Amino acid sequence: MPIRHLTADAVRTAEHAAGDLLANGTLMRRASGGVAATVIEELRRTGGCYGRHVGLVVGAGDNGGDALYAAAALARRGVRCVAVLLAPQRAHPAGLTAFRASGGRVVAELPAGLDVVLDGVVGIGGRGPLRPAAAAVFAALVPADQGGPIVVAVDVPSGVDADTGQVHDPAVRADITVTFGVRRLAHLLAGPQCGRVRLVDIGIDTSGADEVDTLWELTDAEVGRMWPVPGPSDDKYSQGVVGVIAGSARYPGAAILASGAAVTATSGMTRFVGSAAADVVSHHPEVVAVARYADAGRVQAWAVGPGMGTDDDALALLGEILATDLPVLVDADGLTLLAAHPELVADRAAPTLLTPHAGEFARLTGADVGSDRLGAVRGLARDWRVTVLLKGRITLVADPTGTVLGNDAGSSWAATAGAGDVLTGIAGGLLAAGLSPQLAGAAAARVHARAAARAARGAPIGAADLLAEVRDAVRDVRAGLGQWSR
Ligand SMILES: NC(=O)C1=CN([C@@H]2O[C@H](COP(=O)(O)OP(=O)(O)OC[C@H]3O[C@@H](n4cnc5c(N)ncnc54)[C@H](OP(=O)(O)O)[C@@H]3O)[C@@H](O)[C@H]2O)[C@@H](O)CC1
Ligand SMILES: [K+]
Repeated sequence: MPIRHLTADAVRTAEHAAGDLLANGTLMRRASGGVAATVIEELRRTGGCYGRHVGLVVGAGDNGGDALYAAAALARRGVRCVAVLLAPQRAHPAGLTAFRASGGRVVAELPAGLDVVLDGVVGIGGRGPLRPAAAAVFAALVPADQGGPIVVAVDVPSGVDADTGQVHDPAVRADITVTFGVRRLAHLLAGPQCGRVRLVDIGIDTSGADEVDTLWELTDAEVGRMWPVPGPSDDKYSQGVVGVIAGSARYPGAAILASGAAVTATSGMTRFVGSAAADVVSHHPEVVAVARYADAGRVQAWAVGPGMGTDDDALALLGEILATDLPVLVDADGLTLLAAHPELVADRAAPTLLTPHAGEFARLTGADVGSDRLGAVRGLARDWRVTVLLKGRITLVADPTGTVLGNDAGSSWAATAGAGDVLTGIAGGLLAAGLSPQLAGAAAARVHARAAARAARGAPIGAADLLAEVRDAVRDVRAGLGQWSR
């Protein structure tokens, strides 16, 4: 089952459905116990608990209550805790009593030399950026990688919107985020701000949440299982033939990268159509490349657009491709054409995958993506009745029904010219092998990101380096699977 992320509303619904467990404070006890366990683990890893120092930044709601109870539990292990109360009159009363009873002290500002700082400013009830008092406390901290305390966010880093993942300025940047019952949307949408996310089971049931409140993330094992590999009786046709239309004789790079990626990601057959046919074959001799669409031969899916140009010939070719009943991926120049001619996909019944970056997205919709990327990608997929893959550090793939798969690349090494062409080739190959546009897009994004990280190993890369690592990235996600598994 993919990893589920939910809106704050859906989390609250699940908490309320827990009835007595919520009313009698059991959920909060479990949550704060999970925070304490995470801090203990961290302190043990760096020398033990006894005599170590933890600072709390405590807001007006239950998020601060979690931090205060967690500190009381830490005190029982010999950890010394101090707390800055941002709203002293409104700090969680029972939590504050427990904190004081355990020997915790309330202070005006955090002292130097802390090992861990707990961010209990706001959780899913927070709105907007850190307010000035909280902002001043966090601004004064030395970052963990410069010898300062490890910042552990309770539930979400304060100043990060739990639903949109918008990182307000200022916001807490956490090294670790501890959350409860189910991940929040922000844990994927604002992954880099959350650090390592630790999920604590508090005994709530979130399985009934609506799709509109949900963001999914495939596991590596799921991507590995769905990756098409030849079965015992497959031949080159039965595995799916992908057709690539990209680049030009003048600019052959996109053609070479996209068709090379299609060859590398799947094993059936790759066809190519375009004026860069000779360049493609000289780099990838296994591609069956022709100059004219009429000579292309049969394919099971098309991947169209990178570097194909935006002139009348390109428009006519795109129109022909989209008039077929085959799955089609449209990227780059193809998207620029589509922005001016949305009618080309209006009546499509066959699977259609658009793969815009933020600029192309704005061209398609007439509006910037904005701070709610999830809402934006869902809206385009619904309005155009196509699957949309919105590129970025966090890739989002929405289908027309509102289901969204997200992928955190884990780094931004893939932000390099030509990397999008490689993604087009990988996803096109997966479409031809029969994956749905959404799974093809999400699985391609996962392998693409892994390939970028493998290629980089700490130094900048070009798209050809990324392409060279795609095969090993596929091996990574398939590691441990049976020989013929699909
Ligand atoms: N329910 C449960 O069983 C469980 C709940 N759990 C925990 O409860 C958390 C939710 O608690 P919550 O609902 O009390 O809201 P919470 O996030 O603490 O903040 C609300 C307060 O913050 C304020 N405020 C708003 N924005 C602000 C800002 N930018 N900067 C500063 N302040 C700001 C706003 O007050 P205002 O000043 O606006 O009047 C309001 O009073 C959840 O994330 C989890 O940690 C767990 O224990 C599991 C069990
Ligand atoms: K927090």
